[in-house]
Amino acid sequence: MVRHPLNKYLLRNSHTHSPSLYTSHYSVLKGTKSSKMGTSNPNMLLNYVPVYVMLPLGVVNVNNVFEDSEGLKKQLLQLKEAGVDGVMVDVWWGIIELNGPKQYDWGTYRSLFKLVQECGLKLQAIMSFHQCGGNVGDIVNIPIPKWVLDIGDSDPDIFYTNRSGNRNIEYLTIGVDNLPLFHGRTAIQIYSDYMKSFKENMSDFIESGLIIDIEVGLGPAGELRFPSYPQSQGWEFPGIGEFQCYDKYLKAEFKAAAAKAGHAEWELPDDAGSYNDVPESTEFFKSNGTYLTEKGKFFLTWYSNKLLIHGDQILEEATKAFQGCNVTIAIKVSGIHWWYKSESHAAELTAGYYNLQDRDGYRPIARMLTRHHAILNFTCLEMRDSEQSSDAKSAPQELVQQVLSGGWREKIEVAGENALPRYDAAAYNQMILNARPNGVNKNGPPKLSMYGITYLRLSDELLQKSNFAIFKKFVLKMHADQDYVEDPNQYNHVIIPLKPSGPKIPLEKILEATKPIPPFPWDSETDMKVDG
Ligand SMILES: OC[C@H]1O[C@H](O[C@H]2[C@H](O)[C@@H](O)[C@@H](O[C@H]3[C@H](O)[C@@H](O)[C@@H](O[C@H]4[C@H](O)[C@@H](O)[C@@H](O[C@H]5[C@H](O)[C@@H](O)[C@@H](O[C@H]6[C@H](O)[C@@H](O)[C@@H](O[C@H]7[C@H](O)[C@@H](O)[C@@H](O)O[C@@H]7CO)O[C@@H]6CO)O[C@@H]5CO)O[C@@H]4CO)O[C@@H]3CO)O[C@@H]2CO)[C@H](O)[C@@H](O)[C@@H]1O
Repeated sequence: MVRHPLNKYLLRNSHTHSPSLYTSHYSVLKGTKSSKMGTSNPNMLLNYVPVYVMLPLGVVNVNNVFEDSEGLKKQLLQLKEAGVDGVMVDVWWGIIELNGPKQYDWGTYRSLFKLVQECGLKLQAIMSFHQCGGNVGDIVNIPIPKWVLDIGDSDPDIFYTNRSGNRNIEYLTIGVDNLPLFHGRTAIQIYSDYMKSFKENMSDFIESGLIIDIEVGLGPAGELRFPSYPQSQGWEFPGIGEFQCYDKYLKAEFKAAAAKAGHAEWELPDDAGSYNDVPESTEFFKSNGTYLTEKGKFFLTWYSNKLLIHGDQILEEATKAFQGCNVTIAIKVSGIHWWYKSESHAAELTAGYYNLQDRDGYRPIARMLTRHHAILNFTCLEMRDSEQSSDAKSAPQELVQQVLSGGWREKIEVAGENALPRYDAAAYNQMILNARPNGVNKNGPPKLSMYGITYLRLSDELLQKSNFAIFKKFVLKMHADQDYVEDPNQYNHVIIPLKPSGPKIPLEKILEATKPIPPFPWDSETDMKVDG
């Protein structure tokens, strides 16, 4: 079925659909509301995809100081002038809850948000329960709170661990999600309390429409994944990465699951190689390797299910915290495009995306999101296969097509980001293509369209004259050649108060979405090109 945004809206909200909502939405479609900034062709407005820009990682520094508000103001005003819809910012756990359990300090972030509001931009806030540092582009270091790291001194198994025993202090292992090891609280309770405190302390910014989106951090770099490819441990592109489930808590969970399945003798993999291996050099990932055996499949199912359960639990807490607020909830999924064209998809498997030719590893994530009314935010939108070296058997275009299609099949919204900073027309055109894979529709909404794109990231390099000139064209093309529109209703984003999560979806039902379905067709290039 080809989706129409009106259908999309009705489907998404079918359980609460009321005639008044329908009426207001219909009047939007008929173009009876007018834009504050002027413009526009109401039909073309239905093709508008908003653009956000990520703020620098250390905009609030590790000491909870907003160092250069004047400098940032100038930059934000430039973004505003370029027609950008809003900005995304990390709200670091390691800064806010630095001083001790539940001792939140929101003051500096309030000053930052006030500035964003004064500059007329909207805000996407990331609940960043991870460390900054150790991943591509991490130019500052912001650890998780010291009182949590201190617990790790006596119990290092609270951190993800690889087979050689290296700990990764970027994010707490999923193994402690439900263990009260943190001054009586579990990891999930910590995340939940943090989101509730954010909501209480930022309610005026939510009510005024400044904060429109909450990106719920679910792992390293804020993404729902295992830290399988840490540069801090010597991983280099395009290494296959390593499984990260050798802390004592996950190990015990695996042993219990194996015993329950009648295989008490099964252990975690010991033949999956190391970070910079290629698939064929390992027993696990080589052609007809362990990954295809009963034991290998059991492990991979268990490992990837851990992510689904982790995301499901935290999102339930997120909808409790933000219930009734006019915000969307989103999660990030990493774009692991290397080895996508190899049989075993090794790099995706070590990250926890159990994705093979005959098994979709992403649509189950999308299905899990349905009950939370959440958006799937996917990365590497800018990349083209032709830009990748053939050694990496990389296929970012097919990967993006698969993941976005999976989201649309599950009738959720999908958003996206670029993975690496790019300033060239080819990258922008690829992003625009992914935003509207079948182009614009002059008579109404496009067949397919993304909910929004966040550009990584604000920097002096982006604002440099020629780079910024082309970026402005990108924004205009994403807006389908329409002027900036302040009211999202006008481009078909009907923001309604967030509802609590729906009833639990049994895991078996979620896993039915592993059945591959052909992706939606994509045009070969965008019809709204930015020229170089
Ligand atoms: O604030 C929000 C969060 O922001 C950060 O997380 C985001 C992260 O930064 C994003 O990358 C993205 O996360 C994923 C991404 O989806 C995955 O695809 C993957 O990224 C891998 C990438 O796809 C692979 O291709 C590969 O990248 C290597 C690349 O292919 C090589 O060419 C080379 O890159 C060079 C680059 O060529 C070179 O020009 C230079 O780039 C610098 C640039 O010139 C300069 O102007 C400056 O702006 O900085 C640039 C550095 O970024 O250096 C590059 C690096 O040497 O090497 C690349 C790395 O080997 O591997 C990538 C994985 O490493 O994985 C990403 C991480 O999971 O979305 C994240 C979420 O928004 C923060 O980390 C978070 O804490 C924040 O919350």
